[in-house]
Parts: sequence; structure tokens; C-alpha cells
Amino acid sequence: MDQVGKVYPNGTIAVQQANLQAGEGEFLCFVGPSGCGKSTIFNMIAGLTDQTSGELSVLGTTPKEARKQNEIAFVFQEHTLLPWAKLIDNVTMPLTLRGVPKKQRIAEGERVLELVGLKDYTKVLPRQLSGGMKMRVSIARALIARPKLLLMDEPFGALDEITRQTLQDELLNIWQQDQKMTVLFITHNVFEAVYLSTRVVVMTPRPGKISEIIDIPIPFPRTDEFRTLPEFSSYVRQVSEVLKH
Ligand SMILES: Nc1ncnc2c1ncn2[C@@H]1O[C@H](COP(=O)(O)OP(=O)(O)OP(=O)(O)O)[C@@H](O)[C@H]1O
Repeated sequence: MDQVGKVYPNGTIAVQQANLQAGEGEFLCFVGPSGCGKSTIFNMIAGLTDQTSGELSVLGTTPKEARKQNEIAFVFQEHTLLPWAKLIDNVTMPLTLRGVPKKQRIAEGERVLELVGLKDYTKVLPRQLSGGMKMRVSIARALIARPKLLLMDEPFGALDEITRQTLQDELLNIWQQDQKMTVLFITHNVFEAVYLSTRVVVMTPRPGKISEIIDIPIPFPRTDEFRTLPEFSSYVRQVSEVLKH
């Protein structure tokens, strides 16, 4: 994205002069206070709203085209699962909507449920699951079409700390196995951003700007030990300092 801006019809300047290049297989976390334009940037990348200035290209094409080709998937904090549908039907819904034959749908559904550790839960209904398990199902559903770009808007914000850390590790595992999938992840949690990212994108509000992009050059796989290292605290401090200005 090159000098991308978004002014809503009511005059709100949500994003100003945003410049960012994300490479294949990167994991970028966006942090910033409420209203700094994180969701607006995601909506523009997903082709759900147009930028009002600048150039934006996603996977070598326009955001709308990339979305049409099913190369982008979304995960939100709210799990948005269908309450009456078994897990296998929930995760295969994107394929059902596209008319993929049942046999192939089921095979893909089982593949992604296994990826998130829920292979024995295909026939269970969402209400029988904990919050963390529901989030795993949402992630499985997003992965079913093998997206090249995964957009995650505060996915773990409603989870307790232990579940959150477990899911962070699981997500990193899935991302590492894929090697090519790029993940863009919004969080308010600086610790989470540093733990997950190859780079942290720090935004400031009024008007929403990318104020700094901080490299986290710690190799993967990262383990709980990383959370206790002095480097970890030092990156957390660095991101927090930028957020304060
Ligand atoms: N459809 C809209 N019309 C007008 N203004 C909007 C619209 N959507 C968002 N805004 C405004 O644009 C600014 C950026 O909003 P956005 O939701 O992108 O921020 P955010 O960083 O994602 O916030 P949060 O962390 O609370 O989700 C805010 O001032 C918001 O009120």
C-alpha cells in the first residue's frame, strides 16, 4: 500500500498516508488505540471498502479481485458460527456456498479440524464448545479455502490468558507449516503482538497513521521461553514507547 488514505463520507479521516509492503509468509501485527484506523485498513485490504487516496494492491491485484478469487480469509473476535450446524458443516460452509462436491468438502473439513486439534468433534454443535474451541473452529473455517492472506481482527481478545497463549502457539504452528500464508493480525495487546510478529505495525490516531514498523527478528518456532527473555521485554518496551507518542 502506497500513501493509502480513507476519508469516510461524513468527513472522518480514518487513515492517512499509510505505506506498507507485506511479503509472502509474513506475520504482521497491528497495534494502536481504539479508532486509529486498524479495522478500516483491514476492510480496504479485504475489498470491503475503497480507499479514497493512494494505491493499494493485494496479492498482485486489486483487493476486490483477490477476494473474488477466495485468496483472502477473515477471522473476527466474535466467532460467527451457525448455532444449529455441526462443526463439520460450519467449517465447510465457505465450500458449500461455492458448490464444492460433498466428498471433497468433508475431506477438507476434516483436514482443517485436525489442524486446530478438533478432529474428534466433527458432529458436535457450537454450543457444546468453550470459547477457545469456538475460536479454533473459526480459524479452521478461515483456513478451509487455503487462503494466501489471513486477516484476523482481535481474534483472541475475549479469551482468558492461558487459552490465549495456547491459541497463539497453535496459530504460529499452522502458519509455519504453511510457509506461504501471510497473516495480518489486529491486537490491543503489545505482548501478543511481539510474540507473534515478524514485524509490528504501530498506529496512532487522529488521523490514523502508521507511525512505525518494528522488526522482531527472533526466529520461529517461538516458545514460552521467548516470553521470559530480556529481548522480549525490550521489544515490548519499544512498541509501548512508540504507542505513547
Ligand atoms: N463507516 C464509517 N463512517 C464514518 N466513520 C467511521 C466509519 N467506520 C469507522 N469510522 C471512524 O474511523 C475511525 C477509525 O475507525 P476504525 O474502526 O478503523 O478504528 P480501529 O483502530 O479499528 O478501532 P477499534 O480498535 O476500536 O476497533 C474512527 O474515528 C471511527 O469512528
